[in-house]
Amino acid sequence: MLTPPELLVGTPGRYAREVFHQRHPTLIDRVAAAHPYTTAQRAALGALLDESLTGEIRPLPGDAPDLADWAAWDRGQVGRPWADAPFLWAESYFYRRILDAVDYFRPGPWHGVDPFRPMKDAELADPSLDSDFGWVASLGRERDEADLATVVRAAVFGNRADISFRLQEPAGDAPTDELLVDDTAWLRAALSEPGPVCLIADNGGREVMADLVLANWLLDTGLATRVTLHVKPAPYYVSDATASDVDAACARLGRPLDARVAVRTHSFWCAPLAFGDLPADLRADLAGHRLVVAKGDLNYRRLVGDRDWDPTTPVRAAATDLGVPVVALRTCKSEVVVGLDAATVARLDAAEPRWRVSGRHGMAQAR
Ligand SMILES: O=P(O)(O)OC[C@@]1(O)O[C@H](CO)[C@@H](O)[C@@H]1O
Repeated sequence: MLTPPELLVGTPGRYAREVFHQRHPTLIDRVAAAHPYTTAQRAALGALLDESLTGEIRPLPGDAPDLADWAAWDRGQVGRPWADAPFLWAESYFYRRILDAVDYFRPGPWHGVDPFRPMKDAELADPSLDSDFGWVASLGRERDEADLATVVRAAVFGNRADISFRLQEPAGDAPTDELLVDDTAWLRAALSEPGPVCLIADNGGREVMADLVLANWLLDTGLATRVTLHVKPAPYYVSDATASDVDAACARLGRPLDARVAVRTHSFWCAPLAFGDLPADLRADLAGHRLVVAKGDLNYRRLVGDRDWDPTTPVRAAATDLGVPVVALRTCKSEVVVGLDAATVARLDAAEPRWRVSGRHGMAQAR
């Protein structure tokens, strides 16, 4: 089978171009308004947006602490037009450059100040979270299949709560109840002998709250002996969870982090690369688990490759073999999807032109 080409930023009519040309201007406005930034910081944000819409990719400053990482991850992109860059590469670099524009890594008053913090805090302050998570109190400690289905679906549809995504897509579109692929039974079978579970988190707030509910349930029922929760080392894609976002989510849920949950991070989680490029130490870490749960749309893109896949491509032909069973829990928020049958694709294409990107549809897809 021929591997399809990578999705590129500038291809007319494709989603990646919408993200850069429609979502990013709104995003930059929101970031500029989020904190009392200096004139220089606001100018740097504006210059980054202009550069990304029409220009060539400029390097990080010479004092960037992660210069060596980005030299290794460059893949020949710096210096080329943004429009020609792979979507996956360019988005990660765009978020890294936002951190540069707001002096996130520079010693001084803005060092370590999360540019997305006010947006994240607003989400956690939403009173509807109380009723939306009310069902958690009724979860039992028995290995009940209905409870498993509930916690898995909550983790899937929690992935709609992605602030960068909601900058572009209308919030009103109700999710479907349907999972386009539902490998919940496979997930259960993967834990027929309990073992350690690795959960690669995506967004903080509502999504990581649902992930913690899933983790707690797996621990409470004894299906998981321990859980490793991988989060981002720095602010990324607006709402991606960092360690402090996990603390905030635990507080919002009113349940402290279980002693059997270890929160970990790795520089690779903010790298512009797919899972095929996982560094050896992280690959070994993941392989030490009985099951890996990869949350969210970006991790899905990284798992199967951010390519122009025919949606009927078998999962195993596309997804990277991590040497351990993997289940991806995501809502469809980008053009990348594999493992569907032709009838489902035809039905969705006819009914909803934006089904791949609208976030209405979810999947729990195993490799
Ligand atoms: O990984 P997540 O948070 O589920 O989604 C990331 C996302 O918002 O970013 C990409 C475009 O910016 C899309 O693939 C997707 O909609």
